[in-house]
Amino acid sequence: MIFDALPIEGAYAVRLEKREDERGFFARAWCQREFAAHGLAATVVQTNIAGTRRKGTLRGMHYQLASHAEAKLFRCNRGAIYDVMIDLRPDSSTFESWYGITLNAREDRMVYVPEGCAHGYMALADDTEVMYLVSEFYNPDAERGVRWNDPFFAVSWPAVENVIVSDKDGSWPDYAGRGNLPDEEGDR
Ligand SMILES: Cc1cn([C@H]2C[C@H](O)[C@@H](COP(=O)(O)OP(=O)(O)O[C@H]3O[C@@H](C)C(=O)[C@@H](O)[C@H]3O)O2)c(=O)[nH]c1=O
Repeated sequence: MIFDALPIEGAYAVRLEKREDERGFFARAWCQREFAAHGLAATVVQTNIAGTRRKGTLRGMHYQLASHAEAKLFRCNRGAIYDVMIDLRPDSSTFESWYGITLNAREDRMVYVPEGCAHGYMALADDTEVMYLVSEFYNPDAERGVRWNDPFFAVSWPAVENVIVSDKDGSWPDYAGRGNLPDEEGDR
């Protein structure tokens, strides 16, 4: 695997290192040793798959409270997505900045989202599927969100005719400007 640092502290594009032969290729998609060597979360407790029917569907921006913070490794297995992370770590050099990157099924590129970032993605094609590894268990009580169109961050999403979001994701409150602090537990 090849790790390319992204403009958010601790975030990486992770490229597959393919071993090609007449049958096709082989590549590692995750390796505890290599992730640990790069100082990245080296525990995976869930692997999730999400299928999205319609282009323009946007999931996110999700994070869990600091005590349940998740690192995630995303790969787009079918279709294409625009993947965005927002840094909510007050002690980070890139606090409150966002970064977006396109992932598609043809490219050998995944995205590593570090703990403490809100994360979301928009499907750029119908019938898109993503698969991702997560370092912490899903905990709905600890889940929080930043609205995809929060004016504070003003994420520049790809222009689509129709943005489709769940009721949950359309109603995350305006960003309060404190990041994901350890003492936030219990606030909603
Ligand atoms: C994420 C998750 C959801 N669920 C359930 C809750 C709900 O009934 C259903 C759909 O949940 P959601 O609407 O939150 O699914 P979704 O919007 O796809 O949530 C995901 O969004 C992207 C952007 C991320 O970064 C992920 O970490 C995750 O938060 O699945 C689980 O049981 N386990 C899980 O790990």
